[in-house]
Amino acid sequence: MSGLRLRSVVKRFDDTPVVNDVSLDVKQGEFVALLGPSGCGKTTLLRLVAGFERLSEGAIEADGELFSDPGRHVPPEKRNIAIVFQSYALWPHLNVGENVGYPLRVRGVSRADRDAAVKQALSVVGLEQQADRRPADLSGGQRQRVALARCLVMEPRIVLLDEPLANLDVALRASMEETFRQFHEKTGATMVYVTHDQAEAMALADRIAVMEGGRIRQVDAPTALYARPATESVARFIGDSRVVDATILEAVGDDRYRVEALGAHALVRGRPGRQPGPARLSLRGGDFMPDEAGPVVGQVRRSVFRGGHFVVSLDLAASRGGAVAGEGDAVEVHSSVSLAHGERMAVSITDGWLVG
Ligand SMILES: Nc1ncnc2c1ncn2[C@@H]1O[C@H](COP(=O)(O)OP(=O)(O)OP(=O)(O)O)[C@@H](O)[C@H]1O
Repeated sequence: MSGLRLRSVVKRFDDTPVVNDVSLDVKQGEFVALLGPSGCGKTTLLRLVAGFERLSEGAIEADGELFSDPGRHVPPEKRNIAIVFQSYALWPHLNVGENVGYPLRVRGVSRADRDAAVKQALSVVGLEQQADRRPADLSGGQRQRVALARCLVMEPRIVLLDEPLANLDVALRASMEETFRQFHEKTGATMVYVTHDQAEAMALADRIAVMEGGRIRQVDAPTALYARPATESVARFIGDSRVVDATILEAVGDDRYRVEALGAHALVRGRPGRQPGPARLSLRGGDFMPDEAGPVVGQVRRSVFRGGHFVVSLDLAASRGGAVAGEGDAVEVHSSVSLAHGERMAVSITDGWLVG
């Protein structure tokens, strides 16, 4: 198959598996984000694909060519893979044009061809005017663009990006996201993008692979991942869900169920075929509606303005006996008005997703 294929990849350091039985197919031209908390093995997985690490078990193929298995290891320079790091890795003594042309110089490409390729790459990232400047004279975002342009001239079949926006401020990150999107459109390269920032992954990726403890827990399009997290941990990680105990009372359609949760009855979503009985329910702020006659009553801890709405942290301990897991006995509710600490608030549950 063309694209990238990981089959049951395991990487151990001192007998400890850091990447554990990871299988993933990335289609030719697809943009996949590896998303997960610090230490979950994302960077190690990327380094295995690049060829900087040897794998312990499994296999990695690209466009049908075997890159790695326990008996074979194609060196990084033979993989035609480009890597963009958060640290940019530019040569300080070379100007922008020379930095971008460097990989071509190493390959022995003629001066004229190099100049043409560099010009083209710089225009893609909007840096035509900066060709003669040194990296030290550029902003962080501009340096990252230089690194992208350098990657572009190599016409790689696969581009790996390791937290490329981690060093940039919020405003710059948004504009760089757009640059990455254009880069992807123009090159059609297969891209694997490592990040711990779910908003970034959601904005950019065709599909997101959520990693935890060295394993991939779920691979899905951003909207599907958000709407239907496969496990409690994915639910907590994506969109900051609260996961609470619930009882499925009955199915009321293929994927809708009447449940009891937080002492109230509600209609929620779940995978088809679930049977009545105990379950776990993932709830986000938007799944609650302020409702004076609502069955769930709590005490306001605080309300924070989030632009367009307030997020109210509602303590339910007073009204019932501690069924909220994890982050204390509170749920986050969206409200159009601010509420004071200690105020009473009633809500109803308008949606939710049955996990596990
Ligand atoms: N060369 C190594 N030798 C031993 N342990 C390593 C080595 N490289 C990584 N690890 C360990 O593997 C685990 C995963 O590291 P990795 O850098 O892949 O995680 P990550 O998800 O990319 O995290 P971060 O976002 O913090 O970089 C960590 O516990 C790390 O300490």
